[in-house]
Amino acid sequence: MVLDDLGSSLRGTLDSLRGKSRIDEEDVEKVVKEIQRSLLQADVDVSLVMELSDSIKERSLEEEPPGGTTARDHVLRIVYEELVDLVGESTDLPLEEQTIMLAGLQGSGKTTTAAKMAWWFSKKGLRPAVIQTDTFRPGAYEQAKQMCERAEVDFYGDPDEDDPVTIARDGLEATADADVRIVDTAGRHALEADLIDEIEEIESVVQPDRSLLVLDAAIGQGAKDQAQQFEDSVGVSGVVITKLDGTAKGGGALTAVNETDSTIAFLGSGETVQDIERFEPSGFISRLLGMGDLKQLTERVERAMEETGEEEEDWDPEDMLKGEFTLKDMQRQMSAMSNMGPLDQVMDMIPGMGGGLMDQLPDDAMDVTQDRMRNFEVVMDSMTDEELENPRAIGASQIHRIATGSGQGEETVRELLEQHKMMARTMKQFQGMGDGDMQRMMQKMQGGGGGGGGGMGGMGPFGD
Ligand SMILES: Nc1nc2c(ncn2[C@@H]2O[C@H](COP(=O)(O)OP(=O)(O)OP(=O)(O)O)[C@@H](O)[C@H]2O)c(=O)[nH]1
Repeated sequence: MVLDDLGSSLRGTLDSLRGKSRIDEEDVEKVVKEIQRSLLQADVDVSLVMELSDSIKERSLEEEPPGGTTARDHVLRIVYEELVDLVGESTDLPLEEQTIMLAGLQGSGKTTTAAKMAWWFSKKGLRPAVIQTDTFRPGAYEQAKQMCERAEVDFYGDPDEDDPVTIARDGLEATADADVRIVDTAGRHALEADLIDEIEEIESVVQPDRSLLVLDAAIGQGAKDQAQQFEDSVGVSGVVITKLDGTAKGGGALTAVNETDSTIAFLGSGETVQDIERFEPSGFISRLLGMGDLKQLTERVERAMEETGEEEEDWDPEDMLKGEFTLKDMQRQMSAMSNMGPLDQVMDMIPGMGGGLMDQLPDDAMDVTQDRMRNFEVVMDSMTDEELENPRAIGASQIHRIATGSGQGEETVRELLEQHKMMARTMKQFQGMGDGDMQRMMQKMQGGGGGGGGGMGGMGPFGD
């Protein structure tokens, strides 16, 4: 994965800044060295690395951290912003009718990417079709056809025709019903003149709205020239980096993107049609730095809330931050959480939960937590509205009644009340917290507050 070890090495260095309120040159030097080492190892161009480290250095020392920000958070924010800047925006790709042409060297992953992208567009509700014009590689037709069948998308190819331009022309006609047409082209070992001629001819017939350059993550410094040549011949609107699941470092591809002023459209990370994700710079870097993908998490929560059918006006998430966190809030959060998908994936996106913390939990920790959540939900269903609004007033006789009504032991009811107390306390501490504090707190909660609640306590604050 691109810059794979940047996150862990950098976190270690940043952690040494804990407790410091001001940062000196020596501190910045240490952080910058770590970043340089990771980027160079990942094949990112030297001059680009230098440029990036200079601006991190300059900004860290010159910019005044906003009041209350720790040195660590100040540097982390600058590193994050500079890295987001380095990888650039995601390629503009509106969900509308369009024709996309894929170009790239042999084996870079064009055919696989064509089917993956078609699958991706179909999941967005559009009707895609793949047109296979690769007559150079004997297996290309069959491979594309099979992958499109697996992706359940339309496919056009003609194994009996050997002129790619004719196939492209016929393919456009045959797929007139499709919303998004993805034209796969042939690759060659190197950028030979005939590849360039052929792709220019196809381009003039297809007149694509976008041309995406497919680059293998393993490509090193050569990516720069390649991108430049494709840019000169057909224009590159965006790049797809493939094979990020392998050991490849991807820095070459990143350099190519930067040098040619293009952007990244998709990332490929496997051989099946679902192994594709839209490139999203802030999420990508957040994950890289182990900060959790906050944006993705927020979207999931929003979607889950919609599915739960909550009346937004009845419930103000701000109240939770004011410390008025009731069992009703907790119930809402749990119900939203259970709509969000596998718990361990959700946890991975929470800041402070990534970066190996999850790996330290016993294998079944997540299952236990999910079971506990279900039990808690049953218990809450047996409570009155009053009890949910004011759990502190619940006494022994009510605990007995709720336990009997829900078929759960009194112990579970007590655990739930403990858990709620802990979450309510947490909520109070939340205002004005920096990343570092948050991470420490999450770690503490993972340590088992609230009667072995596992991750439960950690979820609360992020349910809004
Ligand atoms: N692990 C992994 N393998 C991939 C990925 N994308 C493509 N591949 C594999 O890489 C090989 C080449 O991919 P193709 O899609 O055939 O490449 P191509 O660019 O169409 O090749 P040509 O038609 O010869 O130009 C195949 O074995 C794919 O299964 C990826 O993201 N991860």
